[in-house]
Amino acid sequence: MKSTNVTWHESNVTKEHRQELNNHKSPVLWFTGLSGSGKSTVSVALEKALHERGIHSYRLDGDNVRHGLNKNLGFSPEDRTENIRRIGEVAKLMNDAGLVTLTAFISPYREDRDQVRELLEEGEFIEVYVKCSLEECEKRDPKGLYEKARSGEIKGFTGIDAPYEEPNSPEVVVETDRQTLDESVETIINHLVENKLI
Ligand SMILES: Nc1ncnc2c1ncn2[C@@H]1O[C@H](COP(=O)(O)OS(=O)(=O)O)[C@@H](OP(=O)(O)O)[C@H]1O
Ligand SMILES: Nc1ncnc2c1ncn2[C@@H]1O[C@H](COP(=O)(O)OP(=O)(O)O)[C@@H](O)[C@H]1O
Repeated sequence: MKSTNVTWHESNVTKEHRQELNNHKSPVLWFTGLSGSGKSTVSVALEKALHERGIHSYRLDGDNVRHGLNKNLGFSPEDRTENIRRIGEVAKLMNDAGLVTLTAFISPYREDRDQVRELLEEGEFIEVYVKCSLEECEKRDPKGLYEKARSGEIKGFTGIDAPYEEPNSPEVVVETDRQTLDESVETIINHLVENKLI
């Protein structure tokens, strides 16, 4: 920490008060997976399903993070780590604000994801592994990035010439090359209900 002489000022309204008002907990649903695995597609569909159930949620993804808060970061290992660290801190604020937070980032390093888990209370970090074979992601190639990575136009692309570390024990796994989108959404909702988070 660079800043010294900084003190925490407690609020009268706590996270628990906000959760009580909302009538649900405020877990962080941390989607992780290869580019094209379906993190955005599944999280967007889940966000809609939660909204329709009257659940207060917010989704963080590249559009509102890499174009804003993290626009000074690229894709080197150090920048990816810093990307995830900042997103983790934002997710923690949202957790304190009483929202169900959905994050959709590759987050390729296990250690970086575990650091975010450490920021939150036990049971609040829900790692959602969006599992899909590289072959299928490459076939989908929704943004044409795999083609560019294969031709060498993009260097250090996850899954091609940069690593992706699979979660060891994610809370939820959705297999988008085997399950339909609706099935993936249902799997996650069931987990939240069974764990009394919503
Ligand atoms: N080198 C490289 N590797 C991987 N991905 C790349 C790269 N360059 C650009 N992109 C595009 O950026 C999106 C990934 O950004 P993230 O913030 O999720 O990445 S990370 O978590 O910091 O690794 C990713 O989006 P998704 O396809 O939605 O995952 C890509 O569209
Ligand atoms: N069962 C499925 N679940 C999610 N996405 C799927 C599925 N089947 C095909 N897709 C397609 O795969 C692509 C996933 O892209 P996207 O959601 O942007 O992935 P990511 O955010 O992980 O990069 C989309 O074009 C989506 O329509």
